[in-house]
Amino acid sequence: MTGLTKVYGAGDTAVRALDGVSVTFGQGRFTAIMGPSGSGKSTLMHCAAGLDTVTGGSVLLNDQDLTKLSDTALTRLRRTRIGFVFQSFNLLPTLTAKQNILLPLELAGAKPDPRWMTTVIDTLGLADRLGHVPSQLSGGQQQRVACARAMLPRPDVIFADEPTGNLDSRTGHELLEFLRRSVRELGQTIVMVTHDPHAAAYADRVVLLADGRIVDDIENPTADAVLGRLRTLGV
Ligand SMILES: Nc1ncnc2c1ncn2[C@@H]1O[C@H](COP(=O)(O)OP(=O)(O)OP(=O)(O)O)[C@@H](O)[C@H]1O
Repeated sequence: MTGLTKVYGAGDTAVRALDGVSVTFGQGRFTAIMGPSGSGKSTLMHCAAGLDTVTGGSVLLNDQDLTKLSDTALTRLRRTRIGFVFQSFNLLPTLTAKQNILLPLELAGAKPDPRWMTTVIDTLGLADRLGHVPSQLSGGQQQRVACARAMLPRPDVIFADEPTGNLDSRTGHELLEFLRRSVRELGQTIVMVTHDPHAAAYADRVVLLADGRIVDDIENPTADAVLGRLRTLGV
């Protein structure tokens, strides 16, 4: 992202949610985005994933500028090249886990690579849950289905907005372990928003936002280092 700005509203009520953010998320890396409430984390993820329009700046996915694409081209690109995992899972309730996982590829008119599908399902520990609908799955299992759905098309990047926000701490740490494995073992690129310094410590890098700007960038973060830095921002 280069010089990314996002202004909501206009005139006296305008809110500058992103104020010239330039950042690169490396391939095959796990990056956490942290910062105080209202600092622009979700806005950054949504603009980066092409879920929201930008006011200024550019978002390059490899060489393609998402801000220059038509709605149709963006929708097509999002189905296969960008994965998104939401705090609230966002699974379709009447579809089985397997049908949910296959949905983005089906919408794109593509077939899954069977070997990759087995790898993703095994990495996320879902093999014996594929025939269940979401209401028959625990929160942690539902979120793993959401991760498998995001990973199956082999997207260039997965964005996860507080993926452990609705999980108890043990299930949350299990999910983070799966995410880390998918980066280390499968080469997935993940960018995750979190409020939890322990969750951020699973990442390779933490980018800190405040008032719509990047204020710090921590490599190989520990929970203590992140917590210390957040305290200086008054969190
Ligand atoms: N649709 C919108 N319309 C107007 N203002 C918005 C909108 N979405 C976000 N904002 C404002 O933009 C700023 C950044 O919001 P954003 O949701 O990106 O922050 P955040 O860091 O993700 O916050 P939180 O940690 O509380 O989820 C805030 O001041 C927020 O009120």
